[in-house]
Amino acid sequence: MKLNYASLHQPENWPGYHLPSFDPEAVARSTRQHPRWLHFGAGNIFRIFPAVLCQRLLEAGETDTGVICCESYDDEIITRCYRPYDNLSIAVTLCPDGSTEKEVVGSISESLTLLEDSDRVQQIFEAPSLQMVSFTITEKGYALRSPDGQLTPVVAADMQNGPEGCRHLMARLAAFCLARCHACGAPLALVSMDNCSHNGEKLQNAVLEIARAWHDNGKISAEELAYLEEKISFPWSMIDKITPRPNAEVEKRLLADGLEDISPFVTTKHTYTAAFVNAERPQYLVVEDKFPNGRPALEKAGVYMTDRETVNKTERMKVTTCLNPLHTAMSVYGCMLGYTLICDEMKDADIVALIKRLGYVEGLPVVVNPGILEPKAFIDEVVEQRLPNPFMPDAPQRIATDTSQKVGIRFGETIKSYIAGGRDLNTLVSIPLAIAGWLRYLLAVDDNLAPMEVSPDPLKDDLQAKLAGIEAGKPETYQGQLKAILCNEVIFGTDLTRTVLADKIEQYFVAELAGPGAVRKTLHEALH
Ligand SMILES: NC(=O)c1ccc[n+]([C@@H]2O[C@H](COP(=O)([O-])OP(=O)(O)OC[C@H]3O[C@@H](n4cnc5c(N)ncnc54)[C@H](O)[C@@H]3O)[C@@H](O)[C@H]2O)c1
Ligand SMILES: O=P(O)(O)OC[C@@H](O)[C@@H](O)[C@H](O)[C@H](O)CO
Repeated sequence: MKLNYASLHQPENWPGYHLPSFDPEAVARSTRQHPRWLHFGAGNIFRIFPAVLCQRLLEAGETDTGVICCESYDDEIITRCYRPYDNLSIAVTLCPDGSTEKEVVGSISESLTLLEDSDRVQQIFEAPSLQMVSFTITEKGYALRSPDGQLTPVVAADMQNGPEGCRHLMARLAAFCLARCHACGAPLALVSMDNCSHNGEKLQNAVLEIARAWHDNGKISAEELAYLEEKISFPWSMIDKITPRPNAEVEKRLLADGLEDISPFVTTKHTYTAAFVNAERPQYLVVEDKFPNGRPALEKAGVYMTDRETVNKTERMKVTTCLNPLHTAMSVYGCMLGYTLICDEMKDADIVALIKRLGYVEGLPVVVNPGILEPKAFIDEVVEQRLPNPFMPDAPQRIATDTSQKVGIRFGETIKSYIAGGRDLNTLVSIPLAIAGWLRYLLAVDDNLAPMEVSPDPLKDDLQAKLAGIEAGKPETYQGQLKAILCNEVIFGTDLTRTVLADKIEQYFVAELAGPGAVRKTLHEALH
């Protein structure tokens, strides 16, 4: 059985699957005429969360249009994973009791690549019906600068040359919005759904920094800049649903159902993808209700539509304290200790002690209760139900991807709160352990001193060059190399060498170099 429009005409082929209650082809036709929702970043979370929200709205009769998705980075996702399947996906929910819920997602009405379909993307931006453009493009998708604080060459050239022929996604967005300004002048919401602190502001700053440079360089008029500043909104959001890479065991179940050609693969740009997506059931999406051209009735699909302050508090709660810091800490240690599954790590007393201290003891005191979700209950659900779910094939290696882009948010915000609140940084143990563990992890040698693959990270080469000379198993090779990294405010949000944390991180790091088993020993002794 193939996953495509034709096979949906035979529902008897799909026992046990929830099929769209609408006609995806008809929805695709009406979406082409009246696009309302465009999404950048065709990765896994999009297909099992925002796209499913759209499916819910279609099924409830709350909308008659689907979501159009566009890849600006990894076209192979579109050419190999969307188009051969008529843009349909299978969303598999992995429940803690071992049961699965399977759904064919038919709400993705069109799949585009920015490279090949730029004219179509512009046409969508020009449509007065367009209400929102959302993003799951990873934290690095928004970066205009390299870690030394300098604009990247592509961004510098885009700023110099103006909208015509610009290349960075943030510049392309500014240019598409300007095309909208000229075509219809209607406002629009650009909604980041990435795990960045203040994600809306991050997107806004990136787009407007480019637009202001264009204005300063005489490339756009004051009126054009004013349109971008005043008519484009950048709602903030908090998104939460642990979405592992497509898993071979899940594939086997789908193959047993008779599905064909659904094997997961890794693209040349290192995206782990398949015709299906697997994830846990819990999900939270909290969005600032700032949509100047109207919006889909997302609240009818369970989205919390609220004010910026509430989003900010929930985002701080999840990304800087109650979930993502735990994830990053346990992933770098998990990789070094030989784990390939997060649920297995939850049986390791040292790792559990690390993350519980991180969440409950070090993070919770600086979290403000957002009101709509209770922080202690949120961590309880994470450590008691979500992370230990034995049927979730989530891997520390996935979470360790791009850690350099995340440490400033996942640990740096709490460090800043401690400094701002006059709290004693000496009381922190799990945060310096997590940072020391990440730097030790970058040596690409596990706790048995065997070679270990380090997950992709845009700063990997740069950071490893700074660590040159350090050998795991030989603490004497440490000659202060960490200082050049710990002082980097772009990475950590603070110059850690100006705090007591730098010494503590160095001590843990050197202890973890002592020999085979030194990572485990350091972790255990620091936490018990
Ligand atoms: N997977 C999760 O559990 C989860 C949960 C909540 C939020 N998120 C957010 O969603 C993001 C994507 O997660 P995913 O599961 O879809 O990952 P994925 O690996 O399946 O997809 C990553 C997506 O980001 C795009 N991308 C990568 N680098 C880019 C760049 N430099 N510029 C533009 N686009 C780029 C890829 O092309 C792809 O569309 C995460 O980084 C996170 O911020 C993920
Ligand atoms: O998606 P990233 O790369 O920002 O972070 C990896 C994980 O921590 C993250 O994907 C979580 O699974 C997610 O934030 C849960 O909602």
